[in-house]
Amino acid sequence: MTDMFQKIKDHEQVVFCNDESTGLKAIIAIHSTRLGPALGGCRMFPYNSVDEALEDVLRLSKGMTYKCAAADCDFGGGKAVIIGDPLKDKTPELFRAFGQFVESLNGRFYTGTDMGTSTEDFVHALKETNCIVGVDEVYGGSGDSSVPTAHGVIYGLQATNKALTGTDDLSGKSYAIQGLGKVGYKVAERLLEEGADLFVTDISRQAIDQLLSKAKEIGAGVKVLSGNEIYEAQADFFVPCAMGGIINDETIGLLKVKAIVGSANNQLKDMRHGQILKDKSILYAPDYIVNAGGLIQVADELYTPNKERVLRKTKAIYNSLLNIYEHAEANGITTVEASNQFCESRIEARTRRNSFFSHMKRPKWSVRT
Ligand SMILES: NC(=O)c1ccc[n+]([C@@H]2O[C@H](COP(=O)([O-])OP(=O)(O)OC[C@H]3O[C@@H](n4cnc5c(N)ncnc54)[C@H](O)[C@@H]3O)[C@@H](O)[C@H]2O)c1
Repeated sequence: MTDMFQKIKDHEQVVFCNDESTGLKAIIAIHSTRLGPALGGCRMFPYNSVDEALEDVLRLSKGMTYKCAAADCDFGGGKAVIIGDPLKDKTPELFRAFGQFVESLNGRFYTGTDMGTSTEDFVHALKETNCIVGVDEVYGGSGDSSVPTAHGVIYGLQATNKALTGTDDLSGKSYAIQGLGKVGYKVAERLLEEGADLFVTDISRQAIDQLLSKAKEIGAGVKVLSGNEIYEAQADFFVPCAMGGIINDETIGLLKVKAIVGSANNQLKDMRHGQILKDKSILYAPDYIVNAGGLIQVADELYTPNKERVLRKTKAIYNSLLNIYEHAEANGITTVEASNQFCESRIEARTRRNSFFSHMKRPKWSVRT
């Protein structure tokens, strides 16, 4: 039999949630509450096995610990996965049952949407627990998180420009954007307004057409590329805003850019690709630093939503990145190693200040009275 404790040795708590009446099968993984209660989205996916789901939730929840630490949020890392087909298996009752399991953790875990789940799903969960973030404004949430995420990408591009050229001016440079969805479109629009040259690709013709008509409106130039052509674009920056794993053995040799800065999660297929980028003198902005705007918004929501405050906090991405570039350069390490080290030392330093339950919605002692 698999030694389960060996498998989850990095994690504080893993909860298997089973509700026969609704068919809910979910796993909640709390990687760390050293900085505060665990925060992380809930993914719904038709995993082939429980092992596959467990692997995913363990990996994702650990990533959230680093992301929260980097974004200076007083939260730890967690994540949930629901085993099921988002197109067939969703019911309001299933999300209410999920909400009850979240509630049973008594404030140790906050969650919301991720791949395969929508804000509407969490309106059902919200009836069972307050530990839900990121629902629409009409339900008291902070709404679309892609706005601060796109701002974060722009700050990331400015910081990287600064590191490469001494100025954070985005104009007069070229950017190859993969994905013109909620985040990518906003980034493209801002870059066009700044006077940048764009190469773009998207599998959706509608997304491309929308950007082309925007470009026409302001008289800017956009070159549309198909599929893999985006990796070979003669641009200054590659801006991945679609799927993860796109920096891999097949694509890395094609890149001609000076830097990579984008919102996509888990851009590097493997840690060693960070070293290959360094060897090729391509500056890589660690994804979880650049795309933290959405996390900053949902974490901030618990103080009551305020868009302006979120944008101010998101601005910190600029300095965080410059510090990481400096630390990587000074120590001859990759930017991913530098960023991981930065997060680990922040967790170490903060752990001595935050008590284990300091951010729980109900302090432990009140349960006993
Ligand atoms: N939305 C947020 O707040 C947020 C926060 C953090 C990270 N991210 C990450 O940023 C990325 C984009 O998020 P989003 O919210 O804009 O998603 P989205 O679904 O709105 O947009 C993704 C876009 O990529 C396109 N696309 C999909 N496959 C493609 C391919 N093979 N080639 C080219 N284009 C492709 C889609 O057609 C779509 O237009 C995702 O990786 C997401 O996980 C988003």
